[in-house]
Amino acid sequence: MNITVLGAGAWGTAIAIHLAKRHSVMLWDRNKKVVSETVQTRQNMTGLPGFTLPESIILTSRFEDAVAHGSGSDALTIIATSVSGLRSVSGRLKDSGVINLIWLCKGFEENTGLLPNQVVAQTLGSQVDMGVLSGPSFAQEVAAGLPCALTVASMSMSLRKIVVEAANGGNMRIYSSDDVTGVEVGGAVKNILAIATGMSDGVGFGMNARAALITRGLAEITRLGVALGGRPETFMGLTGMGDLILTCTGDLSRNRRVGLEMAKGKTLETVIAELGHVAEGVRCAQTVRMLAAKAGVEMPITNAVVGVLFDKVSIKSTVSQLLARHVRDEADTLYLKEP
Ligand SMILES: NC(=O)c1ccc[n+]([C@@H]2O[C@H](COP(=O)([O-])OP(=O)(O)OC[C@H]3O[C@@H](n4cnc5c(N)ncnc54)[C@H](O)[C@@H]3O)[C@@H](O)[C@H]2O)c1
Ligand SMILES: O=P(O)(O)OC[C@H](O)CO
Repeated sequence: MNITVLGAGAWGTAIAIHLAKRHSVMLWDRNKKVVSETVQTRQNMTGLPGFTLPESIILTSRFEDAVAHGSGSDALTIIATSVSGLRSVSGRLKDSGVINLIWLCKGFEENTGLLPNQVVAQTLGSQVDMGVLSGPSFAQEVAAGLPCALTVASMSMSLRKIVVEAANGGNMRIYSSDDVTGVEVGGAVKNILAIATGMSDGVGFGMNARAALITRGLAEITRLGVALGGRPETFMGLTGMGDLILTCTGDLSRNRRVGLEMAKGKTLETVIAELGHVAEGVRCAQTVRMLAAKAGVEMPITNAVVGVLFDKVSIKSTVSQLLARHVRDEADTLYLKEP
């Protein structure tokens, strides 16, 4: 199969390495220097240093070439940019001949508060078969060929089949879902909880606190996701609980690292500057707080993260406030709006 990956960041490069084992892969990036360095060294020193790209991966900064490669009913195009690049990159695919399109980004669009599928619906309408590939997946582990399980979500059964055929195999297992909203909300909000867990671990609150944050974080994700139209069971799966556990506990997570570094007393600006990659949880935390308020869903951990990130609230005082909240029956808080 011809597959085009648009965006040679960490994840785009890793998925290209996986797919190139069985398919003809073209990897595009807007940054000509990244492309030419990667062509020369066969390593993406900016996006994913330390991993050799197979010779078969064709690198390009010519968008038209990449689109041509991923066009047609038997080809696949994958957008691997951050959420912030999704609108412009998908917009460039209008009337392009791309028929099968998925994206990998996890977050809500800043300013609009839209999920990725809503952004692509605005740019492309019903022109393409579209969906999202998500789940617990650190780029470095996928590039190293370690075992991994993901979920493709799409309303199109034929696209789900194409993505499974393309990506399932070797050490990667692909499940399918038609709950696009549920899958996208899980992938977006877990990033905020990973920041919370990084903060908690960073100040030394210990493993009991970490487990509580993950569990209560899953309740927050599920409440918001159900309010936005996702199905409760989706949040128990790979793109909900699975990705939440990975990102909250794995030190490869950039979102977790934001929390860990802020716990050392660094400012958010310093941490972001040092990161060198996108931390989607920082970008969408305020949006999620706003969406939750609008939907009448209580998200105390998310609100606490926003306070620490943007309002200079201290980590220790925000945890005291979380613990001092009124007590209630646990079962009442899992999927339903809290009173
Ligand atoms: N890194 C991972 O392990 C991983 C795993 C799963 C999902 N994701 C998600 O995938 C997305 C990308 O993550 P990443 O780790 O590759 O990020 P990254 O910071 O390494 O790379 C981001 C990429 O997006 C491109 N980009 C940004 N804005 C653009 C625009 N307007 N036009 C064209 N290109 C643009 C950049 O050039 C770069 O290639 C994020 O939403 C992330 O949450 C990452
Ligand atoms: O490094 P993070 O925190 O962006 O997380 C990467 C992936 O989303 C993990 O599945």
